[in-house]
Amino acid sequence: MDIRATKRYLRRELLARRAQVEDRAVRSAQIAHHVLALPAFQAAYAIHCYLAIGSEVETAYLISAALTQGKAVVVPVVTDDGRLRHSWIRDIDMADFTTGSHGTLIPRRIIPALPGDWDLTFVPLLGFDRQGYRIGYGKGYYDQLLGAATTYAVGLAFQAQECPFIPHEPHDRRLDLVVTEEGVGEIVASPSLPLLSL
Ligand SMILES: Nc1nc2c(c(=O)[nH]1)N(C=O)[C@@H](CNc1ccc(C(=O)N[C@@H](CCC(=O)O)C(=O)O)cc1)CN2
Ligand SMILES: Nc1ncnc2c1ncn2[C@@H]1O[C@H](COP(=O)(O)OP(=O)(O)OP(=O)(O)O)[C@@H](O)[C@H]1O
Repeated sequence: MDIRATKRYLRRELLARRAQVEDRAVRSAQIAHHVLALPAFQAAYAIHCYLAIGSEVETAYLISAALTQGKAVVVPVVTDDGRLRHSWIRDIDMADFTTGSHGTLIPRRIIPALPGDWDLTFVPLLGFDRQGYRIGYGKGYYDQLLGAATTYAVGLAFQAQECPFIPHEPHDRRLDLVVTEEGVGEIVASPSLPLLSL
């Protein structure tokens, strides 16, 4: 099977697996708790964070805590032309959001932000492996984003989404960390990195 087909298969499996995770709200609160203790979070001046849809790890509490701590917050916005853009938000009052493409929540009033404006990006996942490879909905938006900006990338996932191996292609960007309800997962060096030849 080629990589694309394997990813498609994994995506279906992982979506079903994530939807079956019990107590997602409780687990999301535990994940938020771990994130708030991260030095990278505490040091961040501005964060980029998705607004959860479907069975994703919830982020409302995390975003609200960041705003309360005086951090600036950016959310992704897929516009009608299908491109990924970004908007600053000042608070997280649901009345200020509407439904955008793919069922995502987007601010009613867009205040444009650009990659490079924030130092920490929270990435929604369908699956991840210990090398920091991830799989998302398959539109390539986050690969593009992480490729465009110098940002620390933290994946948010339930532990059930960990896979032994996520196949990857040259455009795939690795995460710096993955936080699950069980804690902060260390990313192990890829065997293809020069580390092993030292
Ligand atoms: N919360 C969130 N916002 C995000 C993303 C994401 O993965 N999650 N994106 C990441 O790229 C971008 C939007 N891209 C997306 C691309 C495809 C689907 C998608 O296939 N959605 C399913 C329904 C998902 C569900 O209900 O669990 C669908 O439309 O069938 C969603 C978002 C930017 N905003
Ligand atoms: N930096 C990029 N530039 C152009 N195309 C890209 C880039 N990154 C990914 N793509 C394209 O996007 C598609 C989806 O990529 P991939 O299978 O890695 O999705 P994914 O990582 O699951 O999705 P996402 O990033 O949306 O969560 C692929 O067809 C790929 O060719």
